Amino acid sequence: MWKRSVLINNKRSYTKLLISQNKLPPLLLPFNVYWSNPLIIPQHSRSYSKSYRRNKGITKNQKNDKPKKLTFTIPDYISVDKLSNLLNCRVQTVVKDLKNLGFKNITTDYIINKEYIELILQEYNFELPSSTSSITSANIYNKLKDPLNPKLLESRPPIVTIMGHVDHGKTTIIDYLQKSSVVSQEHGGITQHIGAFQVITPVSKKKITFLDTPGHAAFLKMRERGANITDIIVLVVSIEDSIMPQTKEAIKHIKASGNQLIVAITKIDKIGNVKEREKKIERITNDLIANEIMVEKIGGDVQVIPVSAKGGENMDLLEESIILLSDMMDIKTENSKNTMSEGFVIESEMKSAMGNVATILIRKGTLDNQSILLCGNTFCKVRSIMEGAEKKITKALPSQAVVVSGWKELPHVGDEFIQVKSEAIAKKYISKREALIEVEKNASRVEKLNEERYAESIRRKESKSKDDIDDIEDDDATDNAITGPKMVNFIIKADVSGSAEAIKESIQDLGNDEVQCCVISSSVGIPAESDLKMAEISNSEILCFNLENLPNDIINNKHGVVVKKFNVIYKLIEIVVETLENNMKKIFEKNIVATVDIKDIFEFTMKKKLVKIAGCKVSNGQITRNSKVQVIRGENKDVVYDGTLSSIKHGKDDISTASKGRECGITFNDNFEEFKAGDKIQVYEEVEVPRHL
Ligand SMILES: Nc1nc2c(ncn2[C@@H]2O[C@H](COP(=O)(O)OP(=O)(O)OP(=O)(O)O)[C@@H](O)[C@H]2O)c(=O)[nH]1
Repeated sequence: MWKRSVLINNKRSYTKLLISQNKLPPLLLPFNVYWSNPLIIPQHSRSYSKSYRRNKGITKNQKNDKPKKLTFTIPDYISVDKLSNLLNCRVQTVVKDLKNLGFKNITTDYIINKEYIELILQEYNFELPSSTSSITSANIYNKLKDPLNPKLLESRPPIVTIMGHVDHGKTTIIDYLQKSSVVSQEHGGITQHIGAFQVITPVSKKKITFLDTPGHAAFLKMRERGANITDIIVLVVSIEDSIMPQTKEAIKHIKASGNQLIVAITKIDKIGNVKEREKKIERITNDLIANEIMVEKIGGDVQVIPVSAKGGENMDLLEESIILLSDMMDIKTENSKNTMSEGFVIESEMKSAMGNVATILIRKGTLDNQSILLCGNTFCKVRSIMEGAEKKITKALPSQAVVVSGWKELPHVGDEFIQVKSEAIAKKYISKREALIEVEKNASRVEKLNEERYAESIRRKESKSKDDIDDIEDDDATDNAITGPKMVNFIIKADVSGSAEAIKESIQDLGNDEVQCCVISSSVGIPAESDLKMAEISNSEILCFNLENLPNDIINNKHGVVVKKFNVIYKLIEIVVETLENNMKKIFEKNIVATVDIKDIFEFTMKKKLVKIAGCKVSNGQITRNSKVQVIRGENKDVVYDGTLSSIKHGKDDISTASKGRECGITFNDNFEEFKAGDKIQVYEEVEVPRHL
């Protein structure tokens, strides 16, 4: 939508300056960038808009410096057409202004999202309410989080993820750590697999939380979402293989995450010869340097520790290195009596005895039974907290991974949870988030719709030029896009997907050069609020097929959307065809209802002005004062006037009608006086001609 090239072509010095300085405002990024990274939209757009306007010298409403009050609620989406109504402006003016702002591919039915509506309203000098559009489904819960209180910070154990190439020995390291842990020795066995486990180091007796292999998956998922679950990464490299493709992949993630790193060179017991072993370690270290890992050898801070997870050689050193590094990192979190806990979901599953359970990793605060946790579109009233699969505990501390039951629905792996004060707050925020998700879903549908409409307009433009129609004068596709067949939009809702698909297939190609059927979406189920909103912004009718008991508030919805019900597919097609035909340009035929002969011309002076009157005789039918007429001349039946009558007179009197055989004097509107004796007046009615596809 926003194209750098367009702005450059328009020779806007400000934008060019930004481009040259690589400071193009986020506002001028492609639309999809905002949705993939919604956090960057709002803070920037308004201030950029202001500076953009300043630099651009937009003059709109300059005389009136005081911003205008908004008299309407800013919708989530609006078409350019409807926006122009709200702005009380000609649609073409709005289209032009949007183009000047850098929008491309604008049509009158182009749909603009709330963020851009706000921007445009600013351009039109409207006072905007305090923005809510910076809130997205991804960040809506942030405002429930309390900021960290530095006075309440205390150390927490480091959270460590182990990464590396397949078969390089990750699991063996984890197994060793679990077996050697003071905790597992105390409880006589390995802590059962829950995606994360905590060890107490044999030497310093400090805690480390390790994310197990699924933790690796969770790590990547969370990285995708910009969250950082881990403090330290241990990169495992086999002494036999050195750096392999997955090691490189892991290095890429490590660099992107900014996490601290320790490299463990494993399987050293496999190289018995000490010299050869040292040579191999040297080679791996050089390979790490070649991959831009700042190892201690070259003055960096990444420790490289050769270990044998099988024999246990140097494993204590690895653990103590992690402790040393975490001490240096001074890993702290808030954990007071009143701290609300926060963290991430590592795993979730449905267990027959316990219902929905999730393994969560606590990053902040202490988790208690009965706490309310909000996570994604679900929440949990903590029923039980388990350390591993068997040990019930009543509290879980920061950096601890525990299994929690009591979830209404399964939370998603990688989602962040936060503790809230009550179920009511959780429910309230979930419904707010769900509404935002709907808006965001619509955003991608809107984007698709805009793209489709533009593509369609281009296609039509091309076919027009093929037909050598050269009346397209504007070189900008934007303006051409306003012409072309009228798109008549439908949203299909059916009982089953087979029907929805069949209906779509049957109607989507209906149309001709003038009107075209456009299926915005087809899906199963009773129309939801989002369907109604989508129908409203896209001017669609909703076609319901085989949907019984449609609620009244859907049929008579507040959006004014037409919702039609069908049980027979051919009836539905018939109605779609009828709707398309009703949207075709109206054509009228002239039906002659009377003929009048002009016999003579009379001239009178009225109010010092010479007036010509046609002296006529009605040869058939009846002429009335409101009649539409054509004045016909000669053998060729040339139409010398097409319009309406100004007066019919009989003698000096005005009369309203004159029937067959009657003589009368006639004057015409539009100051038409070029009639001659011998001309014929044809009185006609306009009859609408039925249009068909
Ligand atoms: N001799 C020796 N063998 C090891 C050592 N570490 C791992 N192995 C062996 O190497 C093989 C692969 O080890 P895993 O721990 O399964 O490797 P992994 O990286 O977890 O493998 P994936 O989970 O498939 O990615 C197994 O046969 C291990 O017994 C070690 O320190 N010494």
